[in-house]
Amino acid sequence: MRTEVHLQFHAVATVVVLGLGWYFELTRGEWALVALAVGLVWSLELVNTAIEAVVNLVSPEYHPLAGRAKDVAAGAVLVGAVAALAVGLLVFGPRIGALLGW
Ligand SMILES: Nc1ncnc2c1ncn2[C@@H]1O[C@H](COP(=O)(O)OP(=O)(O)OP(=O)(O)O)[C@@H](O)[C@H]1O
Repeated sequence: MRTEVHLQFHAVATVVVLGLGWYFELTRGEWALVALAVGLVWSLELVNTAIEAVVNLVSPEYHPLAGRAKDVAAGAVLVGAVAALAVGLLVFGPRIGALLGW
């Protein structure tokens, strides 16, 4: 957490999402979806950070496979983040829209 900016961002985003969930009084099912989405992104980001550390350890010099490993790990985070965004839009979108009078 102290060294990884991405993890610090996830910590702030998690607090915001939990605050929104409390404010909008999510149902039990919606909380389950939000918990899964938040946990998915956290775990993928932690695995990505671990893979980056291992790659830097074993291949500090340039190597195509080192680059591929980092890119694929970053891609996994991106896929999880898009899924979490979809959950966020489906759960919070209509509520925020109603709040803003859309
Ligand atoms: N040892 C290496 N050999 C080849 N390509 C590398 C190597 N290290 C990094 N790269 C390439 O540079 C990109 C950025 O690498 P970097 O280590 O900064 O990862 P990052 O995902 O940007 O890290 P962070 O999450 O800390 O910002 C990688 O996605 C990869 O394409």
